[in-house]
Amino acid sequence: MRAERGLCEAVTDAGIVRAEIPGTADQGDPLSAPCTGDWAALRPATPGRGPVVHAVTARRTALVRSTASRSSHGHVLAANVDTVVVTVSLAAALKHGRTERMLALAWESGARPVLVLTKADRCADVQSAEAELAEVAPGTDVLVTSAVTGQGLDTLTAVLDGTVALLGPSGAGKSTLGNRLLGEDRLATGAIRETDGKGRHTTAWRELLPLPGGGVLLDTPGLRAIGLHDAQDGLEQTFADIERHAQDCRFTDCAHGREPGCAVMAAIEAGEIPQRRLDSHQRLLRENAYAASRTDARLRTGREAVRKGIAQNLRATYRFRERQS
Ligand SMILES: Nc1nc2c(ncn2[C@@H]2O[C@H](COP(=O)(O)OP(=O)(O)OP(=O)(O)O)[C@@H](O)[C@H]2O)c(=O)[nH]1
Ligand SMILES: [Zn+2]
Repeated sequence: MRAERGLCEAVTDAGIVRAEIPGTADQGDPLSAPCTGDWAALRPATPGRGPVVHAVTARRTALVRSTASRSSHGHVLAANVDTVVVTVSLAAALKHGRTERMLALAWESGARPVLVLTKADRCADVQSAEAELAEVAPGTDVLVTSAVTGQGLDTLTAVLDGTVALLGPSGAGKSTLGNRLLGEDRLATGAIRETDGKGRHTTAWRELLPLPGGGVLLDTPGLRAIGLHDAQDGLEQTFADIERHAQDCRFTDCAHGREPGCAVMAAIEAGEIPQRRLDSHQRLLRENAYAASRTDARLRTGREAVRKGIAQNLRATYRFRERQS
């Protein structure tokens, strides 16, 4: 459920237990340290020592954030998320670049993003906003919702699958939406935070909350505003429309500027792709290249280590299970 400083909370058949994360569990690589959403094998408590994390199984998906410090690798914020709800408020000016960044992050994780437009009750022209955002998110489901009128909430519940995470700027309505999905007020919303001024860390909150229709809502601090980290594939998916045209450029390394035979510029001139979107794509590619350059070699070897570590962990897990049976 959550992990910090050598300890984690884990859901087991016997209920929630606190388990020790031994120093060896992350093999010196923060990418493989257990985090919210991981499945782990625990060694049962012995007299004088509580349960210990023995192995963490391979992750189906991982939301990774680049850390601010130069020496660090990426940091896994959440594992095994199936659906990422990317929230965009219809009550504020639309910032497409930010939305595209979140979509790239979600795609990169291996989870399926759903673009959820919130606060439809506060928007005069929902239809054109929806059309605009459909262009920003080709290949992604776009849903219009309102926590006030209840619009779109049934549809959203129906499309959510497995472990669900909420991503979006502050004030977009993530907590409000989360509470509607949970059917009770478990997440502190803007209104509440303003009155008690303490924030949600004061209550013993859980980072994995069961959803009434099945699945869980994953709500972990720090997940809400994260930067791109080595999200090459995620960007390709997010800008699939540009990438499709780019295959027809005369030069394979076309920068889509003044090159002759640039199919992307042709598509922009024909009004098929907005110039804003190409600018945003290039800005995010630069941001991603910067994040990748800071960590490059170490991250890649780290990733290899994660893969190897996971394979080793799995073999160890199987041996462990055999011994138990
Ligand atoms: N009119 C209207 N207001 C909403 C809706 N959803 C949320 N709000 C309001 O928007 C404000 C922010 O909502 P939150 O749910 O706290 O937003 P958040 O995304 O969780 O914000 P952070 O926790 O700061 O990231 C609150 O005052 C909510 O009451 C909606 O559908 N319609
Ligand atoms: Zn080109």
